[in-house]
Amino acid sequence: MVAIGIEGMEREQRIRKRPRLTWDVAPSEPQVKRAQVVSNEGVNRRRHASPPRRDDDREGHYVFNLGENLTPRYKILSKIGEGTFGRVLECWDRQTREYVAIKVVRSIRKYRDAAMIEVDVLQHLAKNDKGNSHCVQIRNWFDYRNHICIVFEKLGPSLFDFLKRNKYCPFPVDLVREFGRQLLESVAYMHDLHLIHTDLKPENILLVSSEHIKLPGCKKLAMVQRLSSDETQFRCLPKSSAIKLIDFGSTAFDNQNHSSIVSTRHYRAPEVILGLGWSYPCDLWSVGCILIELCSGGALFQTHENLEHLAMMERVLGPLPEHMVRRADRGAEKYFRRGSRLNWPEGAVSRESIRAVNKLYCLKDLVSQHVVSSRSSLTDLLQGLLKYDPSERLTARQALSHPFFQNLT
Ligand SMILES: Nc1ncnc2c1ncn2[C@@H]1O[C@H](COP(=O)(O)OP(=O)(O)OP(=O)(O)O)[C@@H](O)[C@H]1O
Repeated sequence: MVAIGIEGMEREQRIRKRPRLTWDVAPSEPQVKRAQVVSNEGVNRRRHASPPRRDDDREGHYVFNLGENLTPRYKILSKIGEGTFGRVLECWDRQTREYVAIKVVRSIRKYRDAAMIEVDVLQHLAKNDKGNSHCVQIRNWFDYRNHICIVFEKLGPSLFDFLKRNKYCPFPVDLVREFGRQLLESVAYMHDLHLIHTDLKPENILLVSSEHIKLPGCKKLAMVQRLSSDETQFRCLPKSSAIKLIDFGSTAFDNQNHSSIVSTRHYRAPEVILGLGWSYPCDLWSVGCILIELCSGGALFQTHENLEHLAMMERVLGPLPEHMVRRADRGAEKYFRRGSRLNWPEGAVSRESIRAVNKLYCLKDLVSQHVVSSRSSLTDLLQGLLKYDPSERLTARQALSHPFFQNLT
């Protein structure tokens, strides 16, 4: 979830109008089971009771202990994630007898509002899903002690968790191809439904299963750590390549007013930085950045600042088109001199910044450093995804038909 995009009246009305889900209403008990239910009632009520009400912490997070119940239906087993929005807890669902991931949102108005929009999007995605959307499934939602709780199917680690665990050793290109295809399918599915994710990044792509195998060796890692051949490094690979997209907290409906800044920095498209307005193509730019990261192990544009970010883009992809620079908004004008030339390196804030930009290679060389087979088709795909002009960028469906994805079984 990044900055909350849609604000004001429109959102309030959408939230208030939302009907409660039928699955959120306590199911009626079948008559025949009534006697037995009554006799076990006292024991179950005590065992499944919610803990006494406690204050939230200073940030509005729900305070809990492991092993407690979050409503009588869900037992809290562990904490699996934390973000600005709240916490994600692994829970046991006593009703469906499955493990679930519950996002317990902070009890602060703006996060509650954003969570309700996420619920809206998740329900819209679920309604149209024929089983192959590669988007996480919502199981339920409810409002508990002023915390919106969204119940999801439980998934495995994110692609970022996996890279990190492997000390940023890249994935093999055949696995990147599998991830890329599924990611593009999920994006195409969302775009068909007039939804723009706006926060695609490896942290928001989860493996469906946590199962993995351990393999010896990652050449890159051994080189970086200057290991001798008998100090073999192990790396993990997922047993299954199945992935799903999560975090629809920043997703925008195409026909809504858009906030000007979207996406996590490293995956942010040039039209967003230049203030030109954005739409579906901003997701495809992010996909391009993600694919390079999965093949190389590190984020392509490791920066926290606009001018440096644009300089990095020019280093990898060549000069920004004049027609985009000319239309840059007031905030972005200052990054350019004499009309269209980037104020670089003159405008750099430090020598380190200039060095960081100079360390980057052009796209073709960057891919060649990390990929052997499919090198040229991957470069060509990335050139299509990382087109500066959003109107020239590949769409998700066009990208899926690219030759890079054709040698799949
Ligand atoms: N269905 C799920 N199964 C397993 N883990 C999950 C699931 N959903 C979320 N998580 C974990 O919880 C973390 C946070 O979830 P999510 O990205 O939806 O929240 P967020 O508001 O975007 O957080 P952030 O502030 O980091 O962007 C994820 O990175 C992931 O590790």
